[in-house]
Amino acid sequence: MTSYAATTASRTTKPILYSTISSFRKFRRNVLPTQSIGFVPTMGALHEGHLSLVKKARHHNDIVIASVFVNPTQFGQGEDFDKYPRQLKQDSELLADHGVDHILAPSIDDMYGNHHATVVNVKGFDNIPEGLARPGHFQGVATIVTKLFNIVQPTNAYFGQKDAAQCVLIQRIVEDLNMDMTVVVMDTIRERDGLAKSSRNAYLTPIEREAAPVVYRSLKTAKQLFDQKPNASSAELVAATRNVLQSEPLVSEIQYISIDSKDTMQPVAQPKAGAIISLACKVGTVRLIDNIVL
Ligand SMILES: Nc1ncnc2c1ncn2[C@@H]1O[C@H](COP(=O)(O)OP(=O)(O)OP(=O)(O)O)[C@@H](O)[C@H]1O
Ligand SMILES: CC(C)(CO)[C@@H](O)C(=O)[O-]
Ligand code: BAL
Repeated sequence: MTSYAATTASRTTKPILYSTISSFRKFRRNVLPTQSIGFVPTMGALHEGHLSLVKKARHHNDIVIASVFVNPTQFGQGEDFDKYPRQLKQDSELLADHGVDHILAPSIDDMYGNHHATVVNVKGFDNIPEGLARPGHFQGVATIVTKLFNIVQPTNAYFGQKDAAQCVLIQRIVEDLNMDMTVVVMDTIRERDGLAKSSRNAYLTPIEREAAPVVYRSLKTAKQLFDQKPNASSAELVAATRNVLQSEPLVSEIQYISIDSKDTMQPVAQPKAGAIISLACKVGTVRLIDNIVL
């Protein structure tokens, strides 16, 4: 891996936008085997969380590629696929400002065609709390990420810890399918009041936005309890988290609070340092997820 010498500010060229996989492939065939490629897959509506991944990729690779694709197969029935924010022009400008060289933004038709029949299914992920809350979600993510990795063939791919189970899933795929690349997981970027940055925060009304930091506060309460009492059971830590969440009247539904192994995301009864406490809840009608490492 080579280190990229120029600073973001000194870059003047605009990224090249590819709206078809075939046009992207023409460029990809000309990348030299000695050039490292940093890849940041996204669904767009970019914020500082995404940009932290881009900055890391820029720093450590010769070429930086971002994808913007709202993947229909990872959204369940009744989820927000239709209303998910789409703002490719604004996203392209942000990616340009942060030194991205190439943007892949294919259509759904181009990505899935009429006869798409292959899926990638990583065993066990339908049964973890986020998989149970979103049936089919992880198969959709595994399939699109595998497809994107085949198209881009990155040296390094960058993901955010905010989607903790997704990170474990993708590391599993890369290892199991012998992909010659590295997965880099970056810390969750937060608002000043602790709310994890997310494209879906835009759905919050002002009053819900004020209430939403309760999510991170509840997780921090569990962490504090664990720090004071390292033999606390998962049940105790979950109860403490739940209490904080329930103290906020705008939390309308708690889908799960779970303490899981950092390697498999399977729930553990007796956590050790390094385990992940994660939760999904609704503030008003908006579904938020977050997690922290114990
Ligand atoms: N706050 C954050 N800090 C660090 N990385 C993040 C953050 N939010 C998202 N990411 C990462 O950015 C990548 C693209 O995520 P995605 O486009 O789904 O954004 P998002 O804001 O998480 O959207 P949403 O949660 O609404 O689906 C993923 O690897 C994701 O984990
Ligand atoms: C990895 C990803 C881009 C796949 O669609 C998506 O799940 C996301 O944005 O986290
Ligand atoms: N950031 C994970 C993408 C999703 O919620 O579908």
